[in-house]
Amino acid sequence: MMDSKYAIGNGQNSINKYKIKMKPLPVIFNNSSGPPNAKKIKLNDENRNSTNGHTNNNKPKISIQDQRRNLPVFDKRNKLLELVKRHKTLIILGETGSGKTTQIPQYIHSARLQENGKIGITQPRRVAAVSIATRVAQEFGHGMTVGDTVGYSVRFDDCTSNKTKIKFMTDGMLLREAMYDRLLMEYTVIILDEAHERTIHTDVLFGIVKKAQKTREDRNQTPLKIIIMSATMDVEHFSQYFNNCQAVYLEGRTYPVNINYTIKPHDDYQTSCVATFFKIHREAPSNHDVLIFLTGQEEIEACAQRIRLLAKDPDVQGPSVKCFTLYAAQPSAQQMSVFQPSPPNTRKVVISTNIAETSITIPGIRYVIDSGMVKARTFHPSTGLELLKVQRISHEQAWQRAGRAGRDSEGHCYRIYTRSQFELMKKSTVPEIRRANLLTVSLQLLALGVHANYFDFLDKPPKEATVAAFEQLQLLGAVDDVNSICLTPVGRKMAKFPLDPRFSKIILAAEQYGCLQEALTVVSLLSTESILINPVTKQAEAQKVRQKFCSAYGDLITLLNIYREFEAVGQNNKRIWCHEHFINMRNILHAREIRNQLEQLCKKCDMGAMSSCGGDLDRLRKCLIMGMFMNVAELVRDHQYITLDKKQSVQFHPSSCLHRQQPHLVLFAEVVQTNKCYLRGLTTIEADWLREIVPDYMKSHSLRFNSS
Ligand SMILES: Nc1ncnc2c1ncn2[C@@H]1O[C@H](COP(=O)(O)OP(=O)(O)OP(=O)(O)O)[C@@H](O)[C@H]1O
Repeated sequence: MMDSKYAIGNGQNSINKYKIKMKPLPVIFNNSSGPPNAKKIKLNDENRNSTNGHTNNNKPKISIQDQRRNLPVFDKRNKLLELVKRHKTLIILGETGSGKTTQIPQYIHSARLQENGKIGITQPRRVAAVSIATRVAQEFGHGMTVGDTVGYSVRFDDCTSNKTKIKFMTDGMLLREAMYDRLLMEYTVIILDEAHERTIHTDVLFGIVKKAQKTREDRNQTPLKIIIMSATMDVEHFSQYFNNCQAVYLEGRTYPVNINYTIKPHDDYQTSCVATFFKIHREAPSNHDVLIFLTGQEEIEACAQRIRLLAKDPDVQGPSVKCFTLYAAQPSAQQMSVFQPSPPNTRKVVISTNIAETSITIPGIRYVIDSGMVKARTFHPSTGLELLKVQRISHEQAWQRAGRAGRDSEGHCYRIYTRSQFELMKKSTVPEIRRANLLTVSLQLLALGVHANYFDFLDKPPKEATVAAFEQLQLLGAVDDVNSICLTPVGRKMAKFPLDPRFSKIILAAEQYGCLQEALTVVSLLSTESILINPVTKQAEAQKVRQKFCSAYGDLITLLNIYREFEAVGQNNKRIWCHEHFINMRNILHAREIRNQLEQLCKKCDMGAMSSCGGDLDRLRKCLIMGMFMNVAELVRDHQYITLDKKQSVQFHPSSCLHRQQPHLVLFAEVVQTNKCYLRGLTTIEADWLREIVPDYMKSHSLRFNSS
C-alpha cells in the first residue's frame, strides 16, 4: 500500500544552456537543477508508470475533466481517500501544480467523507481563495457557479450559501469564525493549505484546529479531520506538533520548469526584470505568457509603465503586450482580471508581489521572472516600529515562484540572481509569528479565551513581542492588565472588527467624539491601497490638481476631503472626476465597500447614530488620538522627528502633504524604511489633547517641548 521508507522525489528540472543577450543591459543566465527534496513518505501511482502526470506537452486543447484526470494526484485518489478516512490528522506533500488544492477537496466531497459537515480549505491570500473556488466550481461542471456547492469567504466578501459544502477561505476568515464558534462545528474536514507560508493566521489556526479536534473528541461530538498541505514544508516539525500524525508524499510531477540563474549579480533587479521580459518577448510564441515577481505596488506600477512604453517602441519585436499588475490591496475584481486569457496574438505579462507566489494558477504562464526580492513586514519590539523592508526571498519562496510556471505545460524560470546568491539565501522564511507585531493576534486569541503566553503555538513567538502587544492592549483599554485572560467590554467590541485594534478603537471612540462617519471613512481609506495616482511623468500635474484637497491637518484629513468630494460628485461623473484628479477609482470604490461593511458592524455593535463632525475636524483628530497615541512623533530640530513611544529618529515621507512643514506633533499611520525611517499618513495634533485624552500614557511619555 504505502512505502514506509523515505524517498527522494524526482523534482529535478531539465538542464539546457540558455543565454540571454540584451543591450544595453545584458542579463546572462545559466541553467540549473531543481529543488532539493524534503524527506517524504512516498505514495506510488496506482495504475500508471509515468512519473509525470502529463503525457504530452504540445497537446491540443483538452477538456477540463481530462485536465483533471491528467493531474498527478488523480491516480492516487483511492489510496489518498483511504488515508484520509483512516487518520484524523494527515499531512500531504506534493509538488507544486500536482492538484492538491483543486482536487483533494473534490475527492473528499465525492466520497462524502465530510458527511453532514463542510470541507473548509484555508489559503494565505484572498486572490488564491477566490480564484481557486472559481476554478473548482468550473470543474464541477453542470453550470455550477461559485457560491453553490463550492464557495469562498474572504474579508469583506462572502460568496457562500446554505448549499455550500466546499468552502475556500483566507486563514484570517476561519480565525474570525473560530471567534464565534471555537469548535468550528460547521466543518467536519479542515484543510490548512500552503502550510509552509506560516502566516500568523495559519500558525494560530494550527493551534485552534488541534484544540477543536481534541475537545470534540473528548465530548463525543462530530469528529474533525485535519489535513495539512504544502509542496515545501518541514514534515517532521509539523508531524511532531500534531501528535506524530501520518505524512504522505504524493509522487508525480507536473510539467518540468527549466531554471536559469544570471551569471553576474544584478543590483538593479527591476531593470533586469524588464530586460529579461523583452528578451523572452522577442523569442517566445505569443501565447506564452510571463509572470514577474517584484516587491510592491510602486515598483510594480513603475515596471508596468516601462514595459507598456517599451512595448510600443517600433524597434521592439514581438506580439502586442497586455500588462497586468497584482498586489494585495487591489480590489478583488482587479486581481481577478489577471486570470482572463489573453486575446490572440497578445502576450500577457503579470507583474506581481509574492501574492502570486503560492497556490494560484494563472492560465498561460510559461515564464516566471523572479527578482529574488520580497517586501516583508518586521516588528521590532525594542523600537516599537513595524517596518516594511525589501529583502531576499528564501529557497522555499524561490521554488514556489518557479512552480507558477509549468502548470499547463513545460515552463521556464529566470532568476535575477546567481547560483551562488541563491545558495546564500535562507532555506525557509522566518514564520510571521516570530517577526510580526502581535497586537491583533493577541486580541483575537483573547476573544477565543486564551492568553498568547499559554497558547499551543507550533513555534513560540518572542517573549518581548507578546509583552509589547499586551502593553498596547492595556493602553487601548482592551484588557485591564497585561496578564488578563479576558477582554474588557471595549476589547470585546474591538475584536469584532476585522481591523488592527488601533483602528477598531478609533471607530469605537468616534461615537464619543460625534464623528463616526469621518472615522469610518479614514479607517476604510487606510485599509485599502492608496487612492492617489502619481504617474512618474505627471507628478507635478497630479499634485497641482489635488492641491485644493490638501489640508494643513495632514494626509488623513486630505484623504477625507477627497472622499467627501468623490461622494458629492454625481454617479455619472465619478469616473471622469477620478481621471481628472488622478484618483484610483477602483481603490476608492473598494474603500467605500469596506466602509459599508464596517458601518454594518457598527450597527451590530449597537453603536447608535452615524454621527458626523461636519467641519469641526478637531473632533476627528482627537478621536484619531484614541487609537493612534502610540504613533506620535515630535519635532526635535530641522525636519527631524522622534517617536514619542520609543524615541526613534524619523522623518516625514516625501509623499506626505506635510513634508515641507514642521508641525510640533503628528500622529502617523505607518513607518517605511529605506535608507532612513519615514513616516506616512500624518495628522497634526496638539500637545494639550494628548494630556487630556491619554493622561496615563503621557505620564510615562513626556514631550521634549511642552508647548501646545
Ligand atoms: N484557474 C486555472 N486555470 C487553468 N488551470 C488550472 C487553474 N487552476 C488549476 N489549474 C490546473 O490544475 C493544476 C493543479 O492546481 P492545484 O492548485 O490544485 O495544484 P497544487 O498541487 O495545489 O499546487 P500548489 O502547491 O502550487 O498550490 C494546475 O497545475 C493547473 O494545471
